[in-house]
Amino acid sequence: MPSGPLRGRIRVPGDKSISHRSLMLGALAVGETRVSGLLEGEDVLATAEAMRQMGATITREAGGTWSIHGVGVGGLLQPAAPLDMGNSGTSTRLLMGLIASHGISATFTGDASLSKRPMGRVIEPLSLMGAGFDASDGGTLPLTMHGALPAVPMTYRLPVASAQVKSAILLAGLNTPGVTTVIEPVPTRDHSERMLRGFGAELTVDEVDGERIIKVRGDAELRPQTIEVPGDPSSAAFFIVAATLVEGSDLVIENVGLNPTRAGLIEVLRLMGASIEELDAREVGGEPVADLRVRHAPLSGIDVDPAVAPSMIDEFPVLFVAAALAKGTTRTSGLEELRVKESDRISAMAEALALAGARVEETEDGLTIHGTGGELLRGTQDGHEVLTHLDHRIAMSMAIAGLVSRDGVAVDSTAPIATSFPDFLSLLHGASA
Ligand SMILES: O=C(O)C1=C[C@@H](OP(=O)(O)O)[C@@H](O)[C@H](O)C1
Ligand SMILES: C=C(OP(=O)(O)O)C(=O)O
Repeated sequence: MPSGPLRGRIRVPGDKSISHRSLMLGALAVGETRVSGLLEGEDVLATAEAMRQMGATITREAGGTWSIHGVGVGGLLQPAAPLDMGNSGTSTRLLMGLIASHGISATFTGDASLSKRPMGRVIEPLSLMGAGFDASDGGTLPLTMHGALPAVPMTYRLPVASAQVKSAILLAGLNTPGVTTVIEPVPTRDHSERMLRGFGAELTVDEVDGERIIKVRGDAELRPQTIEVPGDPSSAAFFIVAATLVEGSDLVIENVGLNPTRAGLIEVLRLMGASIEELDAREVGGEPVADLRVRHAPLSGIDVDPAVAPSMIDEFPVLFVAAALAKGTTRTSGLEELRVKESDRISAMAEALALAGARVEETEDGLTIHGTGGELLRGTQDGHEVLTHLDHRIAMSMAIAGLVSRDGVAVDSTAPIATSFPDFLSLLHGASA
């Protein structure tokens, strides 16, 4: 069913990447770290539980603030049971980094989606630092790893643009003697670097010939912090696109994190004609933040520069929905990484949008979408449901497509949404009521 306009003011939950990292670094600091605005989604709760299994004391207070008493760098304890990472790639890969330089072993398990995702990208560098892995040849979960004490510092050039791989190595470097160096040819989200510095780690970032060279000194001592987690731009993305597409919308999304390594979607939507205003720009928890005022605007298709991909890597599914309503053709490329997320997001979105009546062509590394020029999509037909493949972003993106379709969009399950945005559906209904 076509939706009414989105109006009023909303607040999206805390940033998932920053939430994971605040729990991990809090668990490594000596003393009490306090975190407000933590995302209480399943992925982040999996990180909290794993850090408890390794010795940290983590509690949620009545007002919603989280308190973490850490064990100190080098102080992680051997978990007595496997670490269940659920659906969360970030939890898995960053925790592998932490364990790599502790003298403990751990088994990682996950759901059917996570158990298909490539872990070789962290196994390889962490093995160079001395960690051992009992894993299948394909390098997927379940797997058991054995940390090295002491681990060996190294210089590693990232072969894939991945903040998770970068962060895993930097976290391993915290308890490694000497200096661990990561060379990042293409910049990815830099929350780890910002937060490691905030906790007092010795970390430097230099730009040389367009590459980022990040060095962290080991045997670090982290000081506990008070952290305010800004709103997640990847969650705000669904509302930015919804308000842009639905006629008559005028929505303010408060407190959205606008770290430049995350803000690519806003840039791309503006190039397509979107009206997105940044109000009250400020800093929260060491990250740039603003309230976003989004008004309906007609969009035009564009060729999306692949260089922008890392700064909006999780936003492509919902950008594809925006493109399906734009005037003309939108072409995306350079998106191979989308094939190894919670689902293969290129083929999942090609299928989902086609099922809802959009004109989409799948290429090896992207989608080409011929938009309706503002006409509503048909929606899914009786007896047909979008397959979300245990992927929260497919479910939420197609819910937005449903708002701009004649017949609505049916999805097979909304359960995956709880991994990153438990209140998504009620917030959406509230804003478009
Ligand atoms: O470091 C992080 O917190 C994340 C990095 C990205 O993954 P990759 O590093 O695999 O690109 C992103 O897709 C994920 O949602 C969160
Ligand atoms: C890719 C994502 O998360 P993760 O890798 O942590 O599962 C995501 O949230 O879109």
